[in-house]
Amino acid sequence: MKIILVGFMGVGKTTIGQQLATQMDEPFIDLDARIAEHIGQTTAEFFNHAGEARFRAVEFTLLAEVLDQDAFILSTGGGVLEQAESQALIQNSDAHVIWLDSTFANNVSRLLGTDAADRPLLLNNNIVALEALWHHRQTAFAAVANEHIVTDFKTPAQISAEITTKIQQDSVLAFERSQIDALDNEILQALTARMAVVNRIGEIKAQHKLPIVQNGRMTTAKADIMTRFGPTLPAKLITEYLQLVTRTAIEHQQNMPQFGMR
Ligand SMILES: Nc1ncnc2c1ncn2[C@@H]1O[C@H](COP(=O)(O)OP(=O)(O)OP(=O)(O)O)[C@@H](O)[C@H]1O
Ligand SMILES: O=C(O)C1=C[C@@H](O)[C@@H](O)[C@H](O)C1
Ligand SMILES: [Mg+2]
Repeated sequence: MKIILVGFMGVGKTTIGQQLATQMDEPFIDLDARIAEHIGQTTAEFFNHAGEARFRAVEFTLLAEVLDQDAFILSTGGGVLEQAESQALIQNSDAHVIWLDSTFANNVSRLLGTDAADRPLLLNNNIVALEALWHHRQTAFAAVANEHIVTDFKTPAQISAEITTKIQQDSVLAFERSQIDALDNEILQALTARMAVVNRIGEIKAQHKLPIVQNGRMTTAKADIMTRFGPTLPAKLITEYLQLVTRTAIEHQQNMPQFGMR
């Protein structure tokens, strides 16, 4: 299982990530904790002393390492999408990207129950700046997420259960979509074979100086197809399909060099 939790600082990514990992028996990784371990100081110390740009560079490198793993429940830091390269990594990964969201007010009230020293952006910004940052980041979270989970007034257990249900729905959908892709492939292969036949018919018509359009044949073919597929397909689909393939065939034959010479 590959899950990436994104969302504003304090929304509950670490709490929910830990819970999901225990329930699913998958490895839990907290990106902030991994950064702290890598640099040997707290993320807040590093962020304040080295600056945000260096923090984001380390965050990007460690994010790339995690996303290379076969399985993970990853809780990211609230600003992980600030760096375009990190955003692209998350957007292009095959993990379920889940956006944990809440109103700004509820987010702040959760933050108030935590140690502000762990969150430099909380110490370095007043509430107006923090709200502007929250609005700015909503757009980025929406852009990368496959699932949007509203966490207001829900317990961590309820949120984890909601995520598990959505992921199960996603995998059923993914299976059905793969069936659709396989059928589209078969249909297009059949159309490719059909075009080859159209080409051979064009050669015969050119050789025997027969007209390209033969209305009688088209009417009979349509009636026959309607009888066979009318019960299972909408009439509009059959009509439009026949119009499209017939027009394509006629245009193809009209453009054949053998007809140009006549
Ligand atoms: N659903 C919830 N309801 C109430 N409180 C919650 C909920 N989820 C998390 N919390 C509390 O909110 C605080 C922040 O949670 P957490 O550390 O998991 O957030 P985070 O998204 O990982 O933050 P950061 O981006 O700073 O790493 C914690 O005190 C946690 O216990
Ligand atoms: O919102 C942010 O930009 C941050 C959130 C924390 O999780 C840490 O990743 C760091 O303090 C930056
Ligand atoms: Mg966290």
